[in-house]
Amino acid sequence: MTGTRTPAALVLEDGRIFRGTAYGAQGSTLGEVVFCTGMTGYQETLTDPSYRRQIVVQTAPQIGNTGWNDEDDESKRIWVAGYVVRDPARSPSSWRATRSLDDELQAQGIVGISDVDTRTLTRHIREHGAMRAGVFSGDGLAGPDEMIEAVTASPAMAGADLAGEVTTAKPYVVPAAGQARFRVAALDLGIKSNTPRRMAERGIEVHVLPASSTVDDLLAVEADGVFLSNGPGDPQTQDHATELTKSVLEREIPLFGICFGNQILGRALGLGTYKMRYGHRGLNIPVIDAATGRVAITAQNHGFALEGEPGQRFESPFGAAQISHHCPNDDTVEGVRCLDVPAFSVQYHPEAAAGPHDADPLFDEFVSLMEARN
Ligand SMILES: NC(=O)CC[C@H](N)C(=O)O
Repeated sequence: MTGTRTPAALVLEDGRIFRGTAYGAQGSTLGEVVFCTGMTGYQETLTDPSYRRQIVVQTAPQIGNTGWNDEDDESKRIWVAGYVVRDPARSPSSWRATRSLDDELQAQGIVGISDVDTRTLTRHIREHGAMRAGVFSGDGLAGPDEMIEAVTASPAMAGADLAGEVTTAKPYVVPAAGQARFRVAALDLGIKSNTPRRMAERGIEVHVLPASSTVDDLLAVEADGVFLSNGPGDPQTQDHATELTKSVLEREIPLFGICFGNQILGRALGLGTYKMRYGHRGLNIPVIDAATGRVAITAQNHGFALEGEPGQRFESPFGAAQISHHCPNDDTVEGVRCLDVPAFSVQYHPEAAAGPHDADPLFDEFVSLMEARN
């Protein structure tokens, strides 16, 4: 990067403005500003469909050091609405890199900003909460009042129904590695590609279905188990997925959900959801398993959570259930388990792309539920 520096601004809905340099594409973009504390895995973060309509701030000061490669995408495109970094790599280096992060952001039209004091910004979000924001550069840059007006006119994340914008248009199958032992119907609300891969390597043939699939579509797969994926937006908008989940629970088909899937299983069991102040987004978030007391370090990306107390048992329309996992940092619900039907879910990401592999055995637990039923 040489020569002229193009000014850019990150504008928050509360009127705070951070000035910096245009990074990636130039123009303007709107979304909810959230911070991600992962020190690695920016390519997986950018291509995670759960970040739809969010402007992601990376707290790691240097971003882009390993460029962009052809292997680490978690979906077919970058989904973040905007990107905020402090110090972008000027000379990326990796044997796998085929281009720079800056080039890829430009190619995909993602408006970003660099040279922002991301520590101050993150503290601001931590205190005042994730909020609506905009990134403006080039022709998009305007006077403060005009930019703030654009931000405050944009839709909030609470009430946002976004799964339909990221789901697959058509069903597809990810074949099992080797002999197929089980068939799973995976409801795609914004699935990451490593998730079917983790199942496939355990002998599961994964039938990925669009978010709008009906109960009949789901049952037509004749699956041994049902999987509910992660996804963007407010879980309160997911009435359809919640009803589908109820029909799976009624039939006692083994069910496993992650992240958005955890919120949907929770709703099907009668739990409420709420918007967290700033959420959990990172790769080292601790979770306690109520049954064993063991801590797992997990990858997470959520801004909503289920209501409930650590370890709490409750009655649901499908029998007894329990808050199976929680986060010791703030007691947020991190998992639910049905005690009378074969269903469980977690708020974090066992597929760990990127992230630690502590939660990987949850896929084996899903296999055990399917084995027990066969
Ligand atoms: N990664 C996810 O599935 C996120 C779920 C939901 N959109 C939330 O922000 O809480």
